[in-house]
Amino acid sequence: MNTAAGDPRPPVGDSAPATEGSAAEPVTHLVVMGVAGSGKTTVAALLAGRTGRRYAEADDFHPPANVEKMRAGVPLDDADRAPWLAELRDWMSAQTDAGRPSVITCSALRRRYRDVLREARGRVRFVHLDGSVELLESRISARTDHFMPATLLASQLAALDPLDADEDGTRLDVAATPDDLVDAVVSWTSAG
Ligand SMILES: Nc1ncnc2c1ncn2[C@@H]1O[C@H](COP(=O)(O)OP(=O)(O)OP(=O)(O)O)[C@@H](O)[C@H]1O
Ligand SMILES: O=C(O)[C@H](O)[C@@H](O)[C@H](O)[C@H](O)CO
Repeated sequence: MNTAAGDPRPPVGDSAPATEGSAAEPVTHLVVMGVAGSGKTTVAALLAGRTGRRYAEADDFHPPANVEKMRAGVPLDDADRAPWLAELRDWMSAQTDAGRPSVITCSALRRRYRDVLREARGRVRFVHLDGSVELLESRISARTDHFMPATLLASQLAALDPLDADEDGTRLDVAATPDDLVDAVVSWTSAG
């Protein structure tokens, strides 16, 4: 990936200790997924702080054209998302190679997008932050510091494929507090 100066994306490899990676315990990557405004950044950042996992924000991996498209109120399509998903997958693979578990935010709306992320080396697990349309609308509308307009929520919900039973993931209701959501993720991961 490109790590040119000014690139906000975290570099591969830092001083955090490698804690996973044996054959018995593969390096795990938690993908905090869901539609815009579901709380991915809030929960993932808190989780990274609590667990020491490397953290990446998928919005930082979007090419500028994608961000401009969303800012203009136009939903991304599969072609827009393909290189972005591949970069996220490759970032997780590189973390695995460095022995570093991670947590990333990524809308990962469609099953086929998650299939790309699952191609990463290591174990990729999904935490779907879900909630009522009313709650999501109120949270996304209250936000003033983000490029994503509230009008795109409907397209995000239309694109969303909930986790299938065969996927390694869990669904959490975002009516809970961020702390309680992080507790729930930690319990879920501890249970294997
Ligand atoms: N569990 C929660 N309880 C109350 N407010 C929350 C909770 N989670 C997030 N929020 C608030 O909701 C708004 C949306 O959260 P956040 O930006 O983390 O969502 P997101 O899924 O990362 O959005 P996007 O995909 O658009 O970047 C923020 O203002 C955040 O402070
Ligand atoms: O797949 C997508 O359409 C995008 O990832 C969006 O979900 C936004 O980047 C994100 O939600 C930030 O608002």
